[in-house]
Amino acid sequence: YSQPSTPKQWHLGMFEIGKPLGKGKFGRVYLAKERSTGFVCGLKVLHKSELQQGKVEKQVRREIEIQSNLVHPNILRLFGHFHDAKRVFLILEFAAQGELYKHLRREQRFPEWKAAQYIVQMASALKYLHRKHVMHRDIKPENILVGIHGEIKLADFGWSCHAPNNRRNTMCGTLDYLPPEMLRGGGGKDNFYSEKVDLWSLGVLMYEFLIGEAPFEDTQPMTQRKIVRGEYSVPSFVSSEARDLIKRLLVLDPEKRIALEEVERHPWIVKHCQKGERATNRASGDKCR
Ligand SMILES: CC(C)n1nc(-c2ccc(NC(=O)/C=C/C(=O)c3ccc(F)c(C(F)(F)F)c3)cc2)c2c(N)ncnc21
Repeated sequence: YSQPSTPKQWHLGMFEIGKPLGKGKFGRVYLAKERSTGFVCGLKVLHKSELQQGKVEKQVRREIEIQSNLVHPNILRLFGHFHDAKRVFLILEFAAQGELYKHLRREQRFPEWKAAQYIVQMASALKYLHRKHVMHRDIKPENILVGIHGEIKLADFGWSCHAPNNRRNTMCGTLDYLPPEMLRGGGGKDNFYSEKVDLWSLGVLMYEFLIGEAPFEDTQPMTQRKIVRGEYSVPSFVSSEARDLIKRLLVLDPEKRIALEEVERHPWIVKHCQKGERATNRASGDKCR
């Protein structure tokens, strides 16, 4: 189906509501079909009363403003929004293969060629975000969905921390993915950090894809101490190229972290993600975008 044209005014009657896909902190998301085009999407329902209690109305408006302008194959689209007396509705891209988190738990850990595909797609999405001066700040498997073709769809649930089903034991906001600079300086809003925070989290994500658990996973105080000291170990089954890229991402000094352009050229990525004709006629699935 063609993507929905953006009519001036969306309203609920334009959608046939399907099964609930799940629920977040601020409401539920349903499978939906836009009647005039048959276009399948996700429809997120936010209750204004909850947003008012959470004092996040203006944050939602800003979030919607930012997300509506993001168009990238590895960033989940927000096509539009509308509201009625009690609710705000977000018209979202439907990620047909659901949560990456569930795939990772089911497979325990990803083979290196699959992890490399996901990392190069994340690097592409982050390069796009950073060019628009948007920092994600909450890169973790729970915030990543998978599209119909198995491609990564980076979404932003920062605040919605899903109901505690097979998620990490800490309820909202596990420390595992926080970079040292966000843990230092009392964690106040004032300590400055740059988009390099997303590179640290990319390193944590890569580690978790390959090993099946986060590098600093421990009790909260121990995790915090391991992060600020950059203390982690890589099991011997991980290739030396993968180990090298993890090491260049998990650097305590934000300024010394490898740049996204260099991630895309790193030997581990190049080995598994050849661009151009070789990728098309290669037997195994290890081709990359
Ligand atoms: C359950 C399953 C796994 N699931 N879930 C999705 C899904 C994807 C994206 C979203 N995005 C948002 O909810 C964005 C919300 C905001 O931007 C926002 C809302 C309130 C605030 F206070 C704020 C605040 F930042 F202002 F606080 C922001 C929600 C669900 C999904 C999907 N699209 N396809 C397939 N399956 C899917």
